[in-house]
Amino acid sequence: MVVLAKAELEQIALPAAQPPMAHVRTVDLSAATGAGRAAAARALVAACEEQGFFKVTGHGVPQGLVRAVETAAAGFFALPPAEKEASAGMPLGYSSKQIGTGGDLGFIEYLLLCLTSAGTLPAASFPFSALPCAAAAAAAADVSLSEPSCPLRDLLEEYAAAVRRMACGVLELMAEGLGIGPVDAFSRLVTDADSDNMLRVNHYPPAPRPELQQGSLLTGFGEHTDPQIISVLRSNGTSGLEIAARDGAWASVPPDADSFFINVGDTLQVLTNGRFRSVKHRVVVSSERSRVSIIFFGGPPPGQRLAPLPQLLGDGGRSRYREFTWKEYKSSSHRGRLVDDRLCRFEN
Ligand SMILES: O=C(O)CCC(=O)C(=O)O
Ligand SMILES: [Fe+2]
Repeated sequence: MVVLAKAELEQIALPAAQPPMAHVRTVDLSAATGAGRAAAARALVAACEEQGFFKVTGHGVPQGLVRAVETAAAGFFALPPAEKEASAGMPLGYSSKQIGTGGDLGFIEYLLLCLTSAGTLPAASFPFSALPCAAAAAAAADVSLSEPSCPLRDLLEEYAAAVRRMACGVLELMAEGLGIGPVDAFSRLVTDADSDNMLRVNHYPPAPRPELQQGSLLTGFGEHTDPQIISVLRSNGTSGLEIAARDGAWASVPPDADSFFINVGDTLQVLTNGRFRSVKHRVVVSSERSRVSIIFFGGPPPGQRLAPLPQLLGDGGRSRYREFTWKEYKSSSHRGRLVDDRLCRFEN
């Protein structure tokens, strides 16, 4: 349950609107081999240039794993508030309604976890000693909670490792499609031992009845771009995700529980000197069904210097962005509001 005071609900209310359905390009990764590889790479580059957003099928992440993670996550969010709060560890762990530290509110509760480059959850970043699955198992076995065995944790690790592998394949295809080398020019940034990869599990409860009846909608996750290189998102097939076109018009992303949606993040926009577009997106809560989404964020190591790749500077050789480190960018984005244009501070 997400409890917001009346004034908070008013703050996140959105005028009822029915944006058109977005046309989202689909890339079948299973066809990205042999003769089909160049065509898949081209399709993917076109999608990153046009929208900064596309979906992938034939991704190789087992459906059984995806469903199991989703069920375990839904089980976690169904727990009594006090049990979930025990997993809070700002900024990591469980949170509800507050997104970031800039004062943004949403009709949401979530888990935010950091990952190692291999997709595992380092103990220090996983404030889950109080997770009921762990507590119940420990109580039954009469053992200490220092090494809890937690099905949700195990599933999230397996999921993150599979999705990171897929994200790397996508990043390699992007490099190929752009005709740049080495082929791991982008992917190595998320496979480094110090890569700043994260996983977020979002739960948007059904919109409260009075809001639905009065025809108003609620902000689930306010408009923003993702700061990292790449985000890989899936949801339980509930609508709510919207993307903005270049002219600012919102379009609703048709839900698809079997595919993964890929967002270009700010850092990839920088690396490609603005050729790829970091897509503005948001989640609107308008449904009587709850939405569970899981997002893998592929980010570079904190000390990584980021600037447009020389091969992508074009004929004029002009770099649109000055060099900065990921640590610098991340701390500048933590200070502001979700909606802020963070990249403009780094433009030349
Ligand atoms: O929950 C969603 O579907 C999207 C959330 C999002 O954009 C994010 O966590 O960065
Ligand atoms: Fe996002």
